Amino acid sequence: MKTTTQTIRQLKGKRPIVVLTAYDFITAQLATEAGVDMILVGDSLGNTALGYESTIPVTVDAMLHHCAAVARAKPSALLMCDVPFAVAGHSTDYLLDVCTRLLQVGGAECVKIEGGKLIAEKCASVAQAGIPVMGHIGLKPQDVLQLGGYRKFGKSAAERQILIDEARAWEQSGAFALLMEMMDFETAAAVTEAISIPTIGIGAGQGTDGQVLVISDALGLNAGKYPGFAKKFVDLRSIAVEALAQYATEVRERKFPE
Ligand SMILES: Nc1nc(=O)c2c([nH]1)NC[C@@H]1CN(c3ccc(C(=O)N[C@@H](CCC(=O)O)C(=O)O)cc3)CN21
Ligand SMILES: CC(C)C(=O)C(=O)O
Ligand SMILES: [Mg+2]
Repeated sequence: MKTTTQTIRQLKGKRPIVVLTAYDFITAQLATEAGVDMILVGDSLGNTALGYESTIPVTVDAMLHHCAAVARAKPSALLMCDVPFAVAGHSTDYLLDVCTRLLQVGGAECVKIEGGKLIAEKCASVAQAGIPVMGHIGLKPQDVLQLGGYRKFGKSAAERQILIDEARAWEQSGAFALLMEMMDFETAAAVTEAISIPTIGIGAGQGTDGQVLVISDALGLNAGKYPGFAKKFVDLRSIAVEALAQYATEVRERKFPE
C-alpha cells in the first residue's frame, strides 16, 4: 500500500518510523523491497554518489536527476527530496518554484528543508501551496561553511530552548514532520514531546518518533568515512571488491567466459 504524509503523521506514538536514503533506481528498489516507510533523496548524494566533500556543491538539477531515477522505481514508501544548498535563502517565489519542480519533474511527494525559525516561517507558503514539508534542525550540513565542521546541537540549556522554539516554528508553518540531526538525546526527546508532528532523528538517540540512515552507511559501501552515529549493517564494500577482483582474475586466466 502507498505510504502518504498522513500515514507518517499517524505513526507518531504508535511505532518508530523508518527512513532510508536512496540516490538512484537500484538503491530505491533495495529500500522498497526492505519495506522502509520513507525514502529520502538526500543531498548527501553529493558525498556518497558524486564524491564531493560536503553537500554545498549539490545543485537543484542534480537533485532532480537523482530524484527522478528514484521515482522510476515506483516506491511504495513516501518519496521525499532534499531542497539543496541556499535555495531556501532566496525569495519565497524561488523556493516555491524549486519545490514545485522537485515534485513535478523529480517525482518527489514531499520536500525536506534545512533551517531555523526564519526559514520555517518562509516555508508556510510552500505548505500552503500543497507541498508537504519536513523541517530539518540541529546539525544542518548545508551550514558547514559557517559552522566550520560538524558538531552535536542542544547540549546547553540555551541551545535546547532555541531548538524547541525552532521545532514549534516548523509545526506552526504546517510542516508534517521534523528531522533532527546530531542532537543531544535529551533535547531530541524534549522536542519530540513538545510538538504534535513526528520527529525523525539521526545521531539524536532513541527519543525520536523515527530514525533515518544514509544507505551507503547502512550497507558499508563508503571508503572509510562514516559519521560516529552510523551503523554498518553489512560490509558490502569488501564483498563487492572481492567479487570484482575475482571477475578480473577469471578474465585474465581465461576462466570467464566459460
Ligand atoms: N555518508 C554520509 N552519511 C551521513 O549521515 C551524512 C553524509 N554522508 N553527508 C551529509 C550529512 C553530513 N553528516 C555528517 C557527517 C559527518 C559527521 C561526523 O563526522 N560527526 C562526528 C562528530 C563531529 C566531528 O567531530 O567532526 C561523529 O563522530 O559523529 C556527522 C554528520 C550527515 N550526513
Ligand atoms: C542525513 C539525512 C538526514 C540527510 O539530510 C541527507 O541524507 O542528505
Ligand atoms: Mg540532507
